[in-house]
Amino acid sequence: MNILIYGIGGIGGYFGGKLALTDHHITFIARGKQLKAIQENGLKVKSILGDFQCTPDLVTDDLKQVPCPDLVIMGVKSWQLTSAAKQIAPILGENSLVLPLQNGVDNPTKLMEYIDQKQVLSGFCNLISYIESPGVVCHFAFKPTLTFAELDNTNSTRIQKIDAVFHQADIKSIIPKDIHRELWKKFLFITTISAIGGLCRVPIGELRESSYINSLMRSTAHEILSVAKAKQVDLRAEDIEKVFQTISDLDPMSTASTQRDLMAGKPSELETFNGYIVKQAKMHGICVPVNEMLYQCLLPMEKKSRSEYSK
Ligand SMILES: NC(=O)C1=CN([C@@H]2O[C@H](COP(=O)(O)OP(=O)(O)OC[C@H]3O[C@@H](n4cnc5c(N)ncnc54)[C@H](OP(=O)(O)O)[C@@H]3O)[C@@H](O)[C@H]2O)C=CC1
Ligand SMILES: CC(C)(CO)C(=O)C(=O)O
Repeated sequence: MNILIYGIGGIGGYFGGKLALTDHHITFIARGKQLKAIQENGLKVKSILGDFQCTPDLVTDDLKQVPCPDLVIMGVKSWQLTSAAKQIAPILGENSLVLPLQNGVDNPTKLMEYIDQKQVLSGFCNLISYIESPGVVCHFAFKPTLTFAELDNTNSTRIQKIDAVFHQADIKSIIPKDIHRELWKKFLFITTISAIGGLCRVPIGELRESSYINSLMRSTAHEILSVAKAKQVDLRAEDIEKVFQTISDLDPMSTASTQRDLMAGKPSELETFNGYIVKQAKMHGICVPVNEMLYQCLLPMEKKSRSEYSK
């Protein structure tokens, strides 16, 4: 298979790196210092499961050099996805498939602005990884898993073929019965902790010690559930209990990636998380005061980091 990994950061670097160890033809789209370092020395992945070094078949920022891909894995942030979709659309063939792995529930919709719905899959991943330095990606927590499916959940031949490739690359993959439910379960977790963590600027241990903050997190989660219900997504009250069990089991020093971006003054996924809930709630005539408060309080800082990023 010709596989293109678009964006070689925390997740693109880990999963792209594993794929580059197989016999499949692997292309990395990277830019800046990351591109230069990988072109010169390959990619090093430091992982709690064992470090490895890989050299993809092609590393470039020029899509004109890239062979028509059978599969594109999107490794950019959710707010970079629409522009990435526009870039790759011209090189896709009729049978090319595009798999987004971003957190959030509207990533396939963003892709469909430029890519035919029939070519878009849905997915997400679990691991904690980041760019340690140019050419070096560090996976430091969770056993990496990649959950993916067709948008209509059929276990198609093309899904099975991709799954076989993931197995060859020693990537633990899951094809769920209902991808939308699984995506929303992760979204419920990440959206419940990220903005509140970014606003309070302390790790989960200190957030969960405060009964006031705990109850704010509970309200955030219940509002997300009400939006999911209005959208007829199968998210349940018991999923909230599981989220709070996970929160209480987390290492006290844990922070989510969006919280870390907010705290570092970098552009974050605020818009994809609480921003999405606020907008969907408005469309469905639902009140989400806690999500609205988190979103509006963090928005000025988000706008500032965006304007600095685009300079
Ligand atoms: N990291 C993690 O542990 C996890 C992340 N996720 C989700 O995965 C998604 C990606 O996160 P993460 O891997 O941390 O993000 P990173 O910022 O580490 O990686 C994204 C990479 O894509 C690059 N990129 C963006 N646009 C382009 C472009 N046009 N051309 C070439 N390269 C480009 C970025 O470069 P540049 O820096 O120059 O913009 C960056 O290197 C997010 O939705 C996140 O929520 C989910 C689970 C875990
Ligand atoms: C919570 C976690 C680490 C799970 O993969 C994640 O998705 C993130 O920090 O963005």
